[in-house]
Amino acid sequence: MDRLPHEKGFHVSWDQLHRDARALAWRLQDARPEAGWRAVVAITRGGMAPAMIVARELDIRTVDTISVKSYNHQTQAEPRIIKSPDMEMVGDGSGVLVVDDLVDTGRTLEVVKAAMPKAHIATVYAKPQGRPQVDTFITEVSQDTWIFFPWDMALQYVKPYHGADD
Ligand SMILES: O=P(O)(O)OC[C@H]1O[C@H](OP(=O)(O)OP(=O)(O)O)[C@H](O)[C@@H]1O
Ligand SMILES: O=c1[nH]c(=O)c2nc[nH]c2[nH]1
Ligand SMILES: [Mg+2]
Repeated sequence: MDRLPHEKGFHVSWDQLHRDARALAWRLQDARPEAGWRAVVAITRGGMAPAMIVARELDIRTVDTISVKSYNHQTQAEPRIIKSPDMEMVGDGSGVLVVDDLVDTGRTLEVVKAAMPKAHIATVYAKPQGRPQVDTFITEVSQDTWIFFPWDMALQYVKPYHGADD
């Protein structure tokens, strides 16, 4: 599928991210296997903040990371694993929760799922193209939306409306 230009922006504050990651945790509690979740694997870097919140809510103490790099700013390149989790612990992924901030095209998750085929994949946000790769998510945004996370933003002055044309 051709990539759409990102015409819209969806700006997420820390507070909103915290609420949405908590909502994800509550949904994942209902989806847990009988023996509970064994571990959380965060997809770095964006998955680390949501993974910490999910692990805290669900009292999961085993937390590992997989590092997949696919974007330079808004330009996508071939995703590649830069760092794997402890595969002896993860196994085929059964009982393991993989957490990322979002799925866009789904190419990052394709790589992750190849490494851990039985893992449960959870993202906070999802775009339609990548949605089939995800087992649990909270909020869907359109494909032409770029999601801006709090770690990529800063508070700044905005001109008052009445002076906008001055
Ligand atoms: O579904 P996809 O089209 O593959 O895109 C989604 C991935 O892209 C971003 O990560 P990025 O590679 O930019 O790295 P980062 O998390 O370190 O910012 C985002 O955090 C997801 O991991
Ligand atoms: O910060 C981000 N926002 C996005 O919408 C996105 N899609 C892929 N990678 C992304 N990173
Ligand atoms: Mg990422």
